[in-house]
Amino acid sequence: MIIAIDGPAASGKGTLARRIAAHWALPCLDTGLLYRAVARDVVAASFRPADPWAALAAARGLDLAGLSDPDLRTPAAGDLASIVARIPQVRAALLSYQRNFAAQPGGAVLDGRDIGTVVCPEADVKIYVTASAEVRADRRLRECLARGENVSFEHILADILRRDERDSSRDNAPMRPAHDADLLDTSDLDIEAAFDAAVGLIKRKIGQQGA
Ligand SMILES: Nc1ncnc2c1ncn2[C@@H]1O[C@H](COP(=O)(O)OP(=O)(O)OP(=O)(O)O)[C@@H](O)[C@H]1O
Ligand SMILES: Nc1ccn([C@@H]2O[C@H](COP(=O)(O)O)[C@@H](O)[C@H]2O)c(=O)n1
Repeated sequence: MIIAIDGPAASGKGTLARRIAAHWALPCLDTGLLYRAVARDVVAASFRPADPWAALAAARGLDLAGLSDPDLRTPAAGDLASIVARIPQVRAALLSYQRNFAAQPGGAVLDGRDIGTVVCPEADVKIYVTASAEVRADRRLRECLARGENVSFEHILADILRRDERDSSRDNAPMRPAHDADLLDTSDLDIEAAFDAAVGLIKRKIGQQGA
């Protein structure tokens, strides 16, 4: 079973993807980490993140062992990631890894922006997770403060809105729900309630396929 989870920044995709993967004992890939790591490597090599040649070289040479770097989780790393993610050659270079991950026997859960539309258009289940920008900023703020980062709500909200705009306006694989995705607005749902709602959607979808 392949489960595609997409949605805007800090909507809770990753949290849901990990919970769903654990529930169905499936491997899970946070595809945003790939773009974050490419951006980190471009900047570390002293190039601009928008430099297509440097970004393509970084994508081709990506060390997948380096994805657990906690620095990749910061808002600054997400902002840089959304710049390299606009480069079509970078997206193409990361595609086969994501598709191979999804093609594992038994399936997988992947979360990102274009999983249901481009990476796994044949996914068995597609969920597009949303929440209002203010709710997302509040969640991200709490997460950053817990990590000891010195950030403001206004700064995080601006970062989220900028990233949403970049991700949804790019020509190549823009962020948007697949035509056959189920929408899940978690603005008024805590993590547990969002998980329960997602499990309900998945069971309904699997039931429909089996019928
Ligand atoms: N339904 C929810 N209610 C409250 N907090 C939530 C909920 N879902 C996720 N969170 C919290 O919100 C923050 C963002 O969640 P998460 O990292 O899963 O989002 P994301 O969409 O994967 O983010 P990004 O796109 O930036 O990687 C985390 O601190 C997470 O614990
Ligand atoms: N499938 C994807 C996943 C991510 N991106 C880009 O990476 C940025 C960081 O992603 P997070 O999920 O970790 O927030 C994101 O803003 C996108 O620009 C992508 O394009 N496609």
